[in-house]
Amino acid sequence: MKNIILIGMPGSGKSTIGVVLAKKMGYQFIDSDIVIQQKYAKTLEQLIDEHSDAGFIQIENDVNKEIKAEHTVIATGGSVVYGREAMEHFKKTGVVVYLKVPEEELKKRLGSLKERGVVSNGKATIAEIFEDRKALYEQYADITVTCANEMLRYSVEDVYAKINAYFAENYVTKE
Ligand SMILES: Nc1ncnc2c1ncn2[C@@H]1O[C@H](COP(=O)(O)OP(=O)(O)OP(=O)(O)O)[C@@H](O)[C@H]1O
Ligand SMILES: O=C(O)C1=C[C@@H](O)[C@@H](O)[C@H](O)C1
Ligand SMILES: [Mg+2]
Repeated sequence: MKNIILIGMPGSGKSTIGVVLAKKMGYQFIDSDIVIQQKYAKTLEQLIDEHSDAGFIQIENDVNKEIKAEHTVIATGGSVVYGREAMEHFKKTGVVVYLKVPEEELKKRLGSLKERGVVSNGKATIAEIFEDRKALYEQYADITVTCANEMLRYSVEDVYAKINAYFAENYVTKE
């Protein structure tokens, strides 16, 4: 398997954990939110405002499905699971890891949803948004890691250990 793809709610730590994990694994790191921002020369918040939720989901799907990478940890955007083609591409090119964080912890981390720019699909609260996506995160995950409120270092170690166990079980090397 060539890549590790991190999925999960906004604030679950895909970007924060991803970069540290990549260094630990000797992998490259890509944050696909930043790839989108660079391509459109706009912030994610601007893109969501301009294109609405459905338009942003399409943009996110189109950018992610074209990512060509090897030996790379890819931190995706929280809404990437709405893009079927992007997720099929990731399932073919890597191991998908779902960072599962309890709702209460997400609320503490996220603060204002408006300022962060989230695809709400008409939902108002983190709980409702989570409910809307939960089944998709679970459906696409090869590995699920619960990351609660521990220090970042421990979350990275948990994710790393689960990936190694997965590689061992599936007779797949990291090369
Ligand atoms: N154990 C932990 N692991 C990861 N992040 C943590 C942890 N504890 C606290 N945090 C904080 O939670 C936030 C995680 O945000 P981050 O931007 O990494 O999430 P994300 O999943 O990439 O979100 P988005 O989908 O919006 O890109 C950061 O502010 C980080 O400092
Ligand atoms: O979970 C979400 O709805 C989002 C998360 C961010 O990573 C961005 O992809 C965007 O702001 C939408
Ligand atoms: Mg991120």
